[in-house]
Amino acid sequence: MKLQLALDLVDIPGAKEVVAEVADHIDIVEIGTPIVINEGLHAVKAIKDAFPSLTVLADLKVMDAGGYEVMKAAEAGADIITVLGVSDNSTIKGAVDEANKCGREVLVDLINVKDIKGRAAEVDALGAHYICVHSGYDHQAEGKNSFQDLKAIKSVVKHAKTAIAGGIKLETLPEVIAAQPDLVIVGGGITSLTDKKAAAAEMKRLVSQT
Ligand SMILES: O=C(CO)[C@H](O)[C@H](O)COP(=O)(O)O
Repeated sequence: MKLQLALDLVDIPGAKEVVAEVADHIDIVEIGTPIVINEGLHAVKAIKDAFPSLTVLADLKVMDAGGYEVMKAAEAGADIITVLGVSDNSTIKGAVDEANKCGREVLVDLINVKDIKGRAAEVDALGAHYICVHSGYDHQAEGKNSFQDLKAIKSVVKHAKTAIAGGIKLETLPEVIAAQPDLVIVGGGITSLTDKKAAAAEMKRLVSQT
């Protein structure tokens, strides 16, 4: 099981500072949607250049033109690119095909998908490398999480790696780990703390036990 740090709401210098602090304790660093909106794909390049040994995920939440968007993110140095599960199948297929062509991976984010199980099975058949259940900030504000959704997709996904994101904290991590995703994505559960390094180290210790 791997740990991904989601960097949201920071600029490039802020992102570098946080990654430098926790780099030894994470497997993947996510350039979150807000940074990409603020800084563009330069943020992906800046982090990949500064931390070449880390896997970099660009959280573009692609909704159309999957092949083209994946190509541009890959050129900037992204190893994994996110595409929305609510997209058309042709968008997901285009993204997966382009990723396979250039040795990258696609994470399909099931945020706001209603039929989680059915769509996870379809996306799996389309060749997604990761399938992620995700309670976004707006759902978190309503007290929702994706723990049950993770169990649901685990029962149908046969090929892709599974992932979970949305409001995961050290206190809720054991419940997440019990459902055995391949990837746990944590943003505020690390970045909002004063001692980010200690939080990341403890989370990495827990996810590495499985
Ligand atoms: O993609 C995102 C929001 O759309 C976040 O990166 C993801 O939810 C992880 O952050 P947090 O742990 O703070 O919820």
